[in-house]
Amino acid sequence: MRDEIDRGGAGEPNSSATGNQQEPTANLVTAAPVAATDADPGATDPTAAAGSSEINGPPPAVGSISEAVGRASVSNVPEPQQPVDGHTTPESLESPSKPIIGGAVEGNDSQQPEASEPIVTQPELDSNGTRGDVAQEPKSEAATAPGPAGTLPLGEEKKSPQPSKASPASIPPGAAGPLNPERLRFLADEISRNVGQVQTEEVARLRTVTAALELAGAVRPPPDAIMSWFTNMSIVSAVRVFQSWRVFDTIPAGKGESISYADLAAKVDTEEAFLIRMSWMLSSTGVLRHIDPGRVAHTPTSMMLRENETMGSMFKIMCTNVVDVSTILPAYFDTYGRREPLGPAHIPTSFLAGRPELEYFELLNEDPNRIKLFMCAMAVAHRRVPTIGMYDMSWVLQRADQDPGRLAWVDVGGGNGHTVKVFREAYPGLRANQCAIQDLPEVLNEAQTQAESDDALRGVSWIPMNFHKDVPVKGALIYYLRHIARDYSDPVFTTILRNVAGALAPDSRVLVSEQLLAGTPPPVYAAFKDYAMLSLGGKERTLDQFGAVAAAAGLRVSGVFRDQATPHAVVEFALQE
Ligand SMILES: C[S@@+](CC[C@H](N)C(=O)[O-])C[C@H]1O[C@@H](n2cnc3c(N)ncnc32)[C@H](O)[C@@H]1O
Repeated sequence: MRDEIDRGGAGEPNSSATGNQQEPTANLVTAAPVAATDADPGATDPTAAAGSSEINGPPPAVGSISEAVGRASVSNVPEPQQPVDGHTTPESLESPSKPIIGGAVEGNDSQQPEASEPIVTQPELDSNGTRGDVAQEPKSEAATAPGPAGTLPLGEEKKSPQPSKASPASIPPGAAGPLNPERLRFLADEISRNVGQVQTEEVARLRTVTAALELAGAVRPPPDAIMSWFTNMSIVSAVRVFQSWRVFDTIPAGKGESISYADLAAKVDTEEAFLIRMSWMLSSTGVLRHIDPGRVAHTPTSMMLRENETMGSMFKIMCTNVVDVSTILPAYFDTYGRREPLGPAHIPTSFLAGRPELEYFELLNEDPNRIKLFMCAMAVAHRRVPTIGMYDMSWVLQRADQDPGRLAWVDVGGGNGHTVKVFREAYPGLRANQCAIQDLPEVLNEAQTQAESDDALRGVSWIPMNFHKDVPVKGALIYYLRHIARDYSDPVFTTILRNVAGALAPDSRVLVSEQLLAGTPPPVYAAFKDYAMLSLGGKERTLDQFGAVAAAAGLRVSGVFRDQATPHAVVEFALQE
């Protein structure tokens, strides 16, 4: 379970609620902990499980790696619909099988007592300059007494479970200070402690990856480190070529199958010797498997790069948004100034496309293939990060049950409904006719077609909207925004939140599900995601930054619910009092 109400528990500096997690040496625990990275692109992607099987064999004896590194010398380390009123169905999507039941509830707050909430305090800086916690335990009477109408007070969520003994919260940050042999030994011990459980415990796997990445970065001499960046670029480059030549689709995918380079070259219309040379970049790095003499086979990684595979789609999106954008970023900043893109238009991706006047999603929607690719990639992104388990749904389910005519769950920017599906499957009490998925009309047209055969989505409402202009369903219990905030700059996200705020009943809550940054350098994958969002004019945020945007939109942070294994969290917002 990942449930956690952030009330000074694990993951926060100077916390006493670290449970039975293993603590690093005393001088290190005082540093602000760094949550583990979901550094492996397949972190929660079940299709990635095969890849992890490469890590096998018995775990090394504790201390064995640290003894080795202890002897190593450390070098310098360097247009929307009208508001949906009552049971009105937007005409464009009207269908008997897709009812809109958006129960407008303005004025019904007399029947819906205001919930008690976790108290949000001003964050304080600890001695490391790191923010302390923000949400305190609700007063015990509020936490134990049901609300006057028999509802659970907001904040009576489950207590944080004890973190796993391998909770990443106890990894202190390496980036906070210069590396030293003690740090290297600590990282090596982390690997030794966790490597035996990488195939069975997600947190152990994350901790191993986090420590191994930092360790590798630390022991690599700077010239090697610099050149290694280009190694990764060359893998990307070779994969792009092989994708365009359909090499991954031509290598047989059956168990134990392989193909000779000669046959493969003939099928993809190139010369055998050149194909062999091109493939070295991928077989040397474990993407393809070379078989002596003269044959090649898939690995779990290369299988994912085939046409129409979700990870292959994600790869293509990243090639545009990260690799191609990197080539024009200097020119972009020369044109727009050395500052954060404000968007929603005039962002690096639209600048790259020669259509700077367009927003990212306008750019996507111009090309049906691109929007399909994006939706496919979203399916990967959605599996790679935690969705359920952070926010306790009990009060939502209870109130939804008490008021079956009211929408309980509005997924704002919900795409093809994959997140609603996850919630409905995890919480069968969340009825389909109390859920709505709102998105751009073009996206919903595609999404509804895809969802027709999906039992979990049958009966949900599909409501076209433009969140930059309006949020058409009023008074639902929850407005859920997952991976929306990070697509936008502060001014743009403030407008979106203000539009959501305009739809709230007094007891409604907004849930923003995103990665939460701290004030210190995050794990590398978290930093990468923030950097990658730059190309869309978006950003990842700290809790303070979320608080500031919320305040400008007429909202306040009413709770923070962190995932224990990754930097992800659900930040809950309520109307300002
Ligand atoms: C990054 S995706 C997130 C999808 C989903 N919430 C998730 O977590 O997987 C952003 C979503 O916002 C939608 N979107 C973009 N611009 C929008 C707008 N102006 N109004 C409504 N939805 C929009 C996109 O179509 C897309 O489905």
